Amino acid sequence: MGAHNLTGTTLLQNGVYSKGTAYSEEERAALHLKGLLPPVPATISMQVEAMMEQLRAFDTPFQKALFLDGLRSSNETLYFRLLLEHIEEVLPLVYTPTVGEVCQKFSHLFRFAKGLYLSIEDKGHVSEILENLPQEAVDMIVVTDGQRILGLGDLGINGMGIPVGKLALYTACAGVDPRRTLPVILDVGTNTERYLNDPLYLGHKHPRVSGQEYDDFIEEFFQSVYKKWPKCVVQFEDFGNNHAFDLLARYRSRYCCYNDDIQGTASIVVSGFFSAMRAKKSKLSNEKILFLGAGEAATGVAGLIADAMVEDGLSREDALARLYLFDSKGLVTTTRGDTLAAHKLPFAKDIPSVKDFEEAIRTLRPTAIVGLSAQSGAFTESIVKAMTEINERPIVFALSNPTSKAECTAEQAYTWSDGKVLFSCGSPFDPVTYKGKTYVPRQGNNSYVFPGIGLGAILAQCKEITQEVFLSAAHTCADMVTEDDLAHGSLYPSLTRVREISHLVAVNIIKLALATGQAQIEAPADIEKFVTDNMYTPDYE
Ligand SMILES: O=C([O-])CC(=O)C(=O)O
Ligand SMILES: [Mg+2]
Repeated sequence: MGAHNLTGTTLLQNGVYSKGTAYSEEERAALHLKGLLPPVPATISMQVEAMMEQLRAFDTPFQKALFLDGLRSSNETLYFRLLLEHIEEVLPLVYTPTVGEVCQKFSHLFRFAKGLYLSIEDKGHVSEILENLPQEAVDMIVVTDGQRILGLGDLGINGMGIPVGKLALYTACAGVDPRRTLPVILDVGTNTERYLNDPLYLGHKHPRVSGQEYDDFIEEFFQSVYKKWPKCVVQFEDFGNNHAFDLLARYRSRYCCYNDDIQGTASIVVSGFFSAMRAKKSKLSNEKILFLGAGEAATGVAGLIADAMVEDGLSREDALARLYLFDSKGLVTTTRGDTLAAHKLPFAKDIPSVKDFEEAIRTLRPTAIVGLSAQSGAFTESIVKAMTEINERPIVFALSNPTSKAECTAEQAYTWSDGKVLFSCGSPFDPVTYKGKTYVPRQGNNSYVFPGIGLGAILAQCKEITQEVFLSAAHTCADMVTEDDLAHGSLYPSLTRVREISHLVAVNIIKLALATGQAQIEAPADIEKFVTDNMYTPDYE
């Protein structure tokens, strides 16, 4: 990639190739750029410095996100350079939590076309539409139908911000070539009144289509995509519970695909548990975990924890017995008299149900509570205190997203537990100083793992992405947590190391894929170098 024969204004207006003010005298002469730019050529470092100055002049994260969107459209290389060099500051602007607000207002702020919009009205024409895309080759697709965007619910086509944001992370965190990525929104309608009544909403205004028509549309999407790009990797993102599990089951062994909300989130939360075990000097098989929430994330995490407990020596039955779900109707049991969705069944217990979460804590005496419920403030002071009475080091993960949906804040968790909690969160929180000690809560966010998983799967040309891949990534990430991180209460490594983490996640996945016969490549002589050589870095060519 990179070859182009653009010159003059056409080149400067092409955000994929433009270097903006960074063209040298010689390049300006050769490319007919003389007179079209301020006279003194800038370096990319000067450009980053200037753009960071502008970025910091905006008051709100939302304004900053809009500025970054414009920057990306004018100079993609610079955008990724800035993202990479200032990852802790910029990631929350292009991804969670700010991406939530960007999605909610997406139709009102749309300026720069990016990615693929497919409507159910286009059924029968998907292959033709793919021909309109500028990408010749695509390695990585993130697709959503916008039904369950973060913890915000059905945003219809406004959910497009999520595939765009996730793919920016594939590039920034793992070096997946941005020109070979494709964000996709499937417009099957929306059930959100606000958008159906919004004159500026840019999706089709009808209720969500489901059933056979929906399934046929998804099938056509997969067949068209894999006919054009047989080796690409597809990530499902933010589908509703009513489709996510079925789609994963239907496609996971046919194509190289996975669901980030079920499997990516599971991987990073299990990684946090591995670190918590180091901090507690205990074993996962001793934990008893109560989940608030029973959707994709909660049951995905519970399933992978069961796998990790089995790895730790427990039988599957004993592992499942230690994992409890609590949904909108209370503790998930076989005695409630309702019909449980298939994904909840393995965790349903044959005991009386309890309707109150705190009562469930007092009855079950869990060692850990994991919030994946999108219920802001659900972990109250009395709940955190109850966990602290029962446990010397209570584990409290408040993972709902964005920040407005968090079950509790970092400050609340440290204060209410008198500094004893082992905490992680779904959106970033600032360090907390409590009784003279500073705690650095880190985000149990799938961005530590999914970029490297995607990169590994692309490079190994995996036939499918197996469950072991997610356990492997969980171990890789946990192994990078230092004693110093643990001493500050961090269960994850610093985000500034995310390129290194993604690199190692990818290396280990390629090794696993080669060992299990999932890889469709010859074993590279030096896998670490193979991965390094295939990571995109934002430099001008
Ligand atoms: O995007 C994130 O930060 C995590 C995620 O997948 C979700 O909340 O759906
Ligand atoms: Mg998601």
